[in-house]
Amino acid sequence: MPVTNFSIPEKYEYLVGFDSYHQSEAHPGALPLAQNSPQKPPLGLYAEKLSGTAFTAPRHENKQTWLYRILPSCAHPPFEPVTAHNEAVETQHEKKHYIPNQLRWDPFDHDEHAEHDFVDGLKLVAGAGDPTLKQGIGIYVYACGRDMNEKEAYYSADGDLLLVPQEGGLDIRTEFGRMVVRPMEIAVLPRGVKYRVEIIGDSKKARGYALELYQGHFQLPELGPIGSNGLANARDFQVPKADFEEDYGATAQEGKNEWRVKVKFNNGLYETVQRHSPFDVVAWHGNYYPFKYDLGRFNTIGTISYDHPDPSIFTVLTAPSEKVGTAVADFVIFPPRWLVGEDTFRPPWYHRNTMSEFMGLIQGGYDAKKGGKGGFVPGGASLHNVMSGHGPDRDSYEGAREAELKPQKVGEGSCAFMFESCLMVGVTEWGLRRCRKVQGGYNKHSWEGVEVHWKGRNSQ
Ligand SMILES: O=C(O)Cc1cc(O)ccc1O
Ligand SMILES: [Fe+2]
Repeated sequence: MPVTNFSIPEKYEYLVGFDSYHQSEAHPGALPLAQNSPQKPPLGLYAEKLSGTAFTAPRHENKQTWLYRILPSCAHPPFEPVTAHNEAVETQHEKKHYIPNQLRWDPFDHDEHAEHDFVDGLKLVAGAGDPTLKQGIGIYVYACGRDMNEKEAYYSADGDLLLVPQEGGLDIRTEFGRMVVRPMEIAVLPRGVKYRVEIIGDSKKARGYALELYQGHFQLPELGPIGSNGLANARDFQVPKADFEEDYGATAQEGKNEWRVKVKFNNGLYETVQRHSPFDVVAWHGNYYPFKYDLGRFNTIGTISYDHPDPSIFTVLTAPSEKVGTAVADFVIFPPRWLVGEDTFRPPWYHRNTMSEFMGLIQGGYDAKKGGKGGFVPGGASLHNVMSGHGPDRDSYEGAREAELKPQKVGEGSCAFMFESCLMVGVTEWGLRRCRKVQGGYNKHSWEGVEVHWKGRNSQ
């Protein structure tokens, strides 16, 4: 069994299950019995519905939650645009570069001077589509060095955020309750859910990756002939329990209750200052909620005979497009695993893919790529866009070609991941230039030296 974060004591308790109908009450009697919107909801609370799909979405896709809260979300003055310079917003509006070249990035900088909180620390590296059409994705890295202000909350109207911490744990207070998300864990913060992020530990340094999904929601992949268990199992997903604070003023003038709520709306940032805490949900029930998952719980499946299977076998979560079997975003991991394939080239094969592949490394190394300076290292990334050829670098190829094929554990202490998309992604100006992490000579170092093993027509 791999070492999981679950062996480390956690601050919070969770509900468990993926796509389950859940309910949670932080105060007894806060949930109405057998109805959603009584004339007077229990305990003087307001009932508020949060829809994650159209009211009329088919039953198996329908997502909504009823929140029972001290004041409704709409009790706020109008949102105003945030005018201060903000990298998170700036990167959204940069021209995107569509290039066939393979790209690799050195580890992205930490927020050394503690200038950014989680929201300000997000930078769009690459993306496709448009949140106004509810189509496409945004691929981010983040680096933050300070907590969000005590009385601040954020939500995105643009999509669901899949969070992949790489260094530094995050303590996330959501409207639904609290959750801790550490490296080797992931979280999903659905569209519209308000949250506030604190960095765990004294070093106050956190870095990671994120994917914003402008369309649909993540689901577990089909298991087909694998059967009814395997890959990410539903019971290992954890959902916050209701948790609320009482912080509200009777009038807008009561300055001591100044809560700033920020929203990303069509990739612009807006804010309002309201008289009550957005974290005032006393109880909730529904199937639209934030959740987390420990990647150490992944039940990895692979060949026990020959040949290297498609990496789709490592899919944790998938967000389908309208085309069956074709994802707008797959979240795929490469965890420690046994390789036993006989007469098999065991690392990834050379390939060109109609899907785009953005990869990151949470920890350790990756079996097809050199680590070390100028290689594929934790906190860095690579992008192999639509039909850009890639595969093992020369040394990895030669090593694997000659390797003795005894059972071998690869990736001990490692975890790479991939955001794979059917969309061609464009790289932002920040991603290509301003971050100054793009490695020169990625092709040269990886593939220029690949050897000719063909001995010539006449010697075969
Ligand atoms: O390119 C990569 O490194 C990711 C990848 C891994 C694998 O095992 C097979 C195909 C693939 O794209
Ligand atoms: Fe690939």
